[in-house]
Amino acid sequence: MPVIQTKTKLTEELKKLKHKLDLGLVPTMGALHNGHASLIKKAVEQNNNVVVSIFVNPTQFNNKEDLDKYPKTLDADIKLISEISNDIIVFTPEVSEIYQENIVPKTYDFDGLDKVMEGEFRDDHFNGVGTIVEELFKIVQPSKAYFGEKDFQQLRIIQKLTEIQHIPVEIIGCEIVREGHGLAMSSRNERLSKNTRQKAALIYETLKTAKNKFGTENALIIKDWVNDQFKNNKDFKLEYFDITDVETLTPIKNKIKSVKYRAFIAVYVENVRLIDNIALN
Ligand SMILES: Nc1ncnc2c1ncn2[C@@H]1O[C@H](COP(=O)(O)OP(=O)(O)OP(=O)(O)O)[C@@H](O)[C@H]1O
Ligand SMILES: CC(C)(CO)[C@@H](O)C(=O)[O-]
Ligand code: BAL
Repeated sequence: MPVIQTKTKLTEELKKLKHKLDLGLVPTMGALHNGHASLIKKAVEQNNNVVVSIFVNPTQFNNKEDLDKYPKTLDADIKLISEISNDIIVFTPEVSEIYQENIVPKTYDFDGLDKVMEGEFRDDHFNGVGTIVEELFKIVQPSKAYFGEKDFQQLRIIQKLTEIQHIPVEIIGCEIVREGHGLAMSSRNERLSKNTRQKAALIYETLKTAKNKFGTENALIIKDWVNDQFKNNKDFKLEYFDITDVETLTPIKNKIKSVKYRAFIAVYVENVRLIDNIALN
């Protein structure tokens, strides 16, 4: 399986492909788990050629400790990918290959999608994500690209990025893959102790109860209930819980039947920041 570090070598490898216009891209930051595997399998099913990128992108981290502690497991990642298919091209550039000496993000106008939730609490995060994803689209020129709904706000922003930058790629959203007890799979789960990882099931339990309540109760009452759930719990620190419409990501005002809503949550557990979300209707 080709594992490639430079843009030049990747471009050469892509030129050799027979079906150049049928190429799926799965961008990742490595430390791969079954959530990533589901994206890669979908890409393999839907495309003749697949590129998986593994790159821990410095410009999307607003917290140096989070960047420094981001898990790196390249050998295991390559094994996981090769078990899905040996024909996948793996792209693992160094930071200097992507950014040269200037490690700063571009600035985008994402029409407000980046001003709420993750964007509010992680300064410049989505400019960093946009910068690396636009660069990957430029290098790989995929016909389809795969993103998980675990990072639903990111998925909406990538859709907006392709619109504002006129990039001809189809964005495919993939369902959230969960651990047995419901916690959304995430590379950051590896930083939790076994005991706390069990307790973190509370995050998804809370989302499921919020969904049940959404049928009969108003959003502010649900928000208060979620705040109360976490208020006296020493293991968790709630950063936000929001109910928004899925198109604009603006908080719900009055419930409208034809509009789709989602609930979003970010919680610190043992100093590890986890996010999750659920469709409400
Ligand atoms: N549990 C999951 N289910 C579906 N998609 C996922 C899941 N976890 C990650 N993904 C998707 O995989 C892609 C790469 O994500 P990334 O490498 O950041 O992994 P991650 O597990 O989300 O890591 P972390 O949350 O710790 O940053 C993203 O599109 C992300 O949404
Ligand atoms: C899309 C992405 C690979 C860009 O660095 C990252 O934000 C991620 O893993 O979700
Ligand atoms: N999975 C989203 C990337 C990040 O947390 O930086």
